Amino acid sequence: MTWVKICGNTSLEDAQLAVELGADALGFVFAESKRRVSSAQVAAITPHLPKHVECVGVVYSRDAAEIAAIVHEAGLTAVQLHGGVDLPLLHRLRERLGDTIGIIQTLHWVVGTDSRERLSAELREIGELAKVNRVLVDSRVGNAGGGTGVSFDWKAARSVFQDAAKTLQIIVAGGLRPENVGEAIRELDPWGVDVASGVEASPGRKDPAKLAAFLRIAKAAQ
Ligand SMILES: O=C(O)c1ccccc1NCC(=O)[C@H](O)[C@H](O)COP(=O)(O)O
Repeated sequence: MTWVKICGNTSLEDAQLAVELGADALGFVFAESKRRVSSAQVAAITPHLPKHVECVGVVYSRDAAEIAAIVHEAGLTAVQLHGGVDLPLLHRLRERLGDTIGIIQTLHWVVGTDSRERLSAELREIGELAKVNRVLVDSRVGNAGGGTGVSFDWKAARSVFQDAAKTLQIIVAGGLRPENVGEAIRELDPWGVDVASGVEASPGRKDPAKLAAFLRIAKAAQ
């Protein structure tokens, strides 16, 4: 069954609803965003969530000490790195966080371009390094690399996802909504899917009906 992360949470109410509806992971954005939260805000949410739910902090920082502090203060179980591939940072983070905290590396498909060659090379590099076992492929639109609400060319990306899936757990993100998540899963056969704006009523607040539909469809799709 496809792993589902609901990202951009800012309240306990939304986080608990996503969990009740079957989310495997919740994302909290510490990077510059309309959905940005502080460690203190997230620390007021994570203790109330069941232990099986992953709490993922989306960070832009390249400072391992700063990232580790966010993980501990906010009570996170994983970090999602959004600031580009930085191999020394991955080594330093593994040393600081140990094996119990997950590391998800974000890579990008630049919307409107053919990103196959670059993305394949980045996925090979990450796979060989073996410090990260999960990679999230998101849309880049201009300077925005997250929360864009724009999907990328899944047909063009299909072979890249197939090759990478031999060594990595690949998560697809970018412009997913209840209306298209089934198609994304059928097209790319990803290990997981991730959504922020596609299940929102307004930036940072979830729409219960969209959330329920997204989780139902993503969990049923093959
Ligand atoms: O969601 C944001 O606002 C955001 C801003 C800056 C960096 C990352 C961000 N989100 C990270 C995620 O994992 C989102 O779920 C992902 O980008 C998908 O967003 P959307 O296209 O809105 O579903």
